[in-house]
Amino acid sequence: MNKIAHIGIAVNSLDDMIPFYRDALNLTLKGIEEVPSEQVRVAFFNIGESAIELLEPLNDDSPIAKFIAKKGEGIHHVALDVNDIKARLDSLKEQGIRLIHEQPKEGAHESQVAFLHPKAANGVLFELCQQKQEDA
Ligand SMILES: C[C@@H](C(=O)O)C(=O)SCCNC(=O)CCNC(=O)[C@H](O)C(C)(C)COP(=O)(O)OP(=O)(O)OC[C@H]1O[C@@H](n2cnc3c(N)ncnc32)[C@H](O)[C@@H]1OP(=O)(O)O
Ligand SMILES: [Co+2]
Repeated sequence: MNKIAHIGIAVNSLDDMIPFYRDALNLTLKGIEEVPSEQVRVAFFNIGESAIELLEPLNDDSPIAKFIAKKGEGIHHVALDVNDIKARLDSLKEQGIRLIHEQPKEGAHESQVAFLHPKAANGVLFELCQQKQEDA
């Protein structure tokens, strides 16, 4: 694991929350995009080598909609930057760690992502994240 790629924060509305992160915390807004595979719209803010990812649900089936309905808005996941996501997933699988995704899927900025089950880490949802080559 190289660094924290980002901290994911679930919000009801990006438009409502972007001003706090941009203007009050003075973070640089890197971009906004939809990630259809996860049914979310995300906003990324740079912070040092890492980022904060705000996640807004696109519909009621989104994992973020379900999370907010159960727990409310707030910290949703910690994403760890890795060089070889497939090797990492194989290694976790061999160790019997419970995974949500055994194969990577496409995340924001064309990254490859996969999630561990929160039960594997006593209630913390971890994402593995491999940046697209030229972004790394
Ligand atoms: C765009 C991309 C990117 O960065 O590039 C992203 O981040 S996409 C980010 C959004 N995508 C994802 O999160 C994909 C992975 N997530 C999922 O597959 C799901 O959300 C699960 C984590 C499996 C939860 O599924 P679901 O809500 O249907 O099940 P559930 O409510 O029964 O949850 C099972 C147990 O996990 C707990 N649980 C659920 N979400 C949690 C979270 N974020 N952190 C910690 N615990 C969590 C629940 O409280 C419950 O515990 P108890 O049984 O004790 O009550
Ligand atoms: Co994420």
